Amino acid sequence: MTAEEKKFQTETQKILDLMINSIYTNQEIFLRELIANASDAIDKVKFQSLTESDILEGDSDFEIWLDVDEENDVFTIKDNGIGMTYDEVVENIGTIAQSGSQDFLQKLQERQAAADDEALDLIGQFGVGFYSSFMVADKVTLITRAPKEDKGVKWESTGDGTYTIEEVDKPKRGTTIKLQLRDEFTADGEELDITNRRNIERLVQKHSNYVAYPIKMKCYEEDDEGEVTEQIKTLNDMKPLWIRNKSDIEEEDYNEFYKEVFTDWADPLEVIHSKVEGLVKYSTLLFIPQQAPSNIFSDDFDQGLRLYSKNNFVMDNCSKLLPDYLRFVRGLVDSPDFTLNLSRQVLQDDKQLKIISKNLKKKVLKRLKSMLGDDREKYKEFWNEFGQLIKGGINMTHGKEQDKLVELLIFPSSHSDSEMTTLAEYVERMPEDQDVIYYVTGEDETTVEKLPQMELLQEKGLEVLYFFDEVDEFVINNLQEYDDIEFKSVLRGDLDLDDADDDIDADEDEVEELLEDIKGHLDDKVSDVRLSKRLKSSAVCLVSGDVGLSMSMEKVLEKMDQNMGQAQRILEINPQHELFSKLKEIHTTEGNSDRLAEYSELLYSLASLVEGFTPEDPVEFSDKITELMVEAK
Ligand SMILES: Nc1ncnc2c1ncn2[C@@H]1O[C@H](COP(=O)(O)OP(=O)(O)OP(=O)(O)O)[C@@H](O)[C@H]1O
Repeated sequence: MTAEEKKFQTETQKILDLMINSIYTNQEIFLRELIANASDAIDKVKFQSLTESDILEGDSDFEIWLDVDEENDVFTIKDNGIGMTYDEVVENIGTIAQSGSQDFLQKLQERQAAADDEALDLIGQFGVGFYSSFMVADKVTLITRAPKEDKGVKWESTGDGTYTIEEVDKPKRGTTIKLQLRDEFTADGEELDITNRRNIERLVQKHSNYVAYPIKMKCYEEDDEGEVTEQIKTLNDMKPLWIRNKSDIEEEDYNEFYKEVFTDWADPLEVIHSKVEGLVKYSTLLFIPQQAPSNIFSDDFDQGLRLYSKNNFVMDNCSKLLPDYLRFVRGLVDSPDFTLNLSRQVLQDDKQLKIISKNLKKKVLKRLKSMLGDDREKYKEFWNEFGQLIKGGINMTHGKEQDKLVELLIFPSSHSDSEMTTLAEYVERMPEDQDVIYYVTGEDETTVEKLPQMELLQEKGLEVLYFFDEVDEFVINNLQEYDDIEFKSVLRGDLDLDDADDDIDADEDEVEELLEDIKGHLDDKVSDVRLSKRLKSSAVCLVSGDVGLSMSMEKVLEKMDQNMGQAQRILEINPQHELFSKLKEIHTTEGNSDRLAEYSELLYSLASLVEGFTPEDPVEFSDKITELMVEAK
């Protein structure tokens, strides 16, 4: 049979013309496309051999071979997959039936109509399988034989509108594709030198490292004496850990894989590996690192998972798969439903991707929840690194998602020096008559435990959550309540601890007048001056109003250069304290005197100091204290 010349379909020719004449980016993907086809073809023959054992014809070492002929500038890829019959070659290679190519053409036409300069960059997003060979080759020759066929088929084209096809002898099953490389892609050319074996090796590692069959090539190593030895190298890792059964994988395997693929020096804190066979089919291998990268909060952080389609790399940093607050999760998803040429635009509204994304989120949150329940130490490690992101997530979500995140919160509290508590645990410990969740904001344990405002709660043995992280109060503000129980800052408003209302040893009217006069002196600083129900041994304290900004929020916002105004300040005076008796004495004997004015200022400055604010005029403050000390002699 002589070679028959056939014409390409018009659509196919359009693609070929583009490959040959217009596309100048991403040419290297041709190799990924050809390897993926070879790997698919091996999948097919392997699968078919399960029911028809004789189709393997004794050739069952599945391999993909690459080779370069440096002299003649020819690149070859060979597989022992399913091959193609004559009719299949005509059908598969001469026409454009594949969805990827059709989408590509359609998008291309739309963009060309819109005179979009980026029209040609589409190739990077779509690739178009076999045809991408024409980006790097002047002539493509494909020789193939299907199992049990007597003859093989040779297909050849220079991409100029026609191809030839003829029967040939081919003893071995499978497909060989030879690319006569364009000059640009040879050692003398300007572009990537495809005759260079190291370049090939690099491309395989970049795009096809986890293809399940060995990709082999002859390589030549030169030793120090200049002696060259030939060796056959397997270029890919072939360790798609995620498709192996969990029971066959050791912890060490996961650790090594994670460190190598996601370039971390430390083992992962947690590994989540699962296979889903349902409406959507996918395997996923996710890792929670031990340490947050330093740029995790910055824009240049490469967030997102890797996508593979049947072990072929599709895309890196796909951020659509997990919500922003889980940006610390590294890993990959492999689904046969992803096409190799999945573009970021297509991803936007890919239904399957949405289902996968929902599942992954659930999976990660569920794992964190069980870590919290089963291994608190480990969870604390996680929390120290990534707790802030979960808190941020609470501020960004609502409804059920927010409820799930709230269950992940842990705080230090007055209950234990070393253990942190969840909100649920706090609520469980609450005495029956306690109807709010108390919290206090501050620097650290030592500071908050010494706060005057904590005295009464300490005395009553009421548990207080410690908020040392600046965002904590914002999170609680956002939540308002947990399990229908409100949060109550120890540093805000009234504490409403009924029996704290001890008798005040003074005439009510006189006390009221005294407080009014002090308030008059501090008119521009505080909204109220009142007797404290929370102080036990300290003389004064400042608290914020029940609503609006708190003083700690004010500090945070100020640090962020966001001036949202001042928190409302209320000066509380301890009626049991000697200082209060002294104030009363001054007021009774001197009335609203200058001394009372001076004392009022001092009280305010003292209370501010405890809150971590510097007195408005530190020099004047220190002068007055010195004066008082001298008088005390
Ligand atoms: N090495 C091969 N062995 C057997 N069949 C092949 C081989 N390469 C290509 N084919 C056949 O040719 C068809 C067209 O291949 P092509 O790479 O153009 O598109 P595809 O792989 O089907 O789709 P896409 O690349 O868009 O995912 C394949 O579906 C397959 O049937």
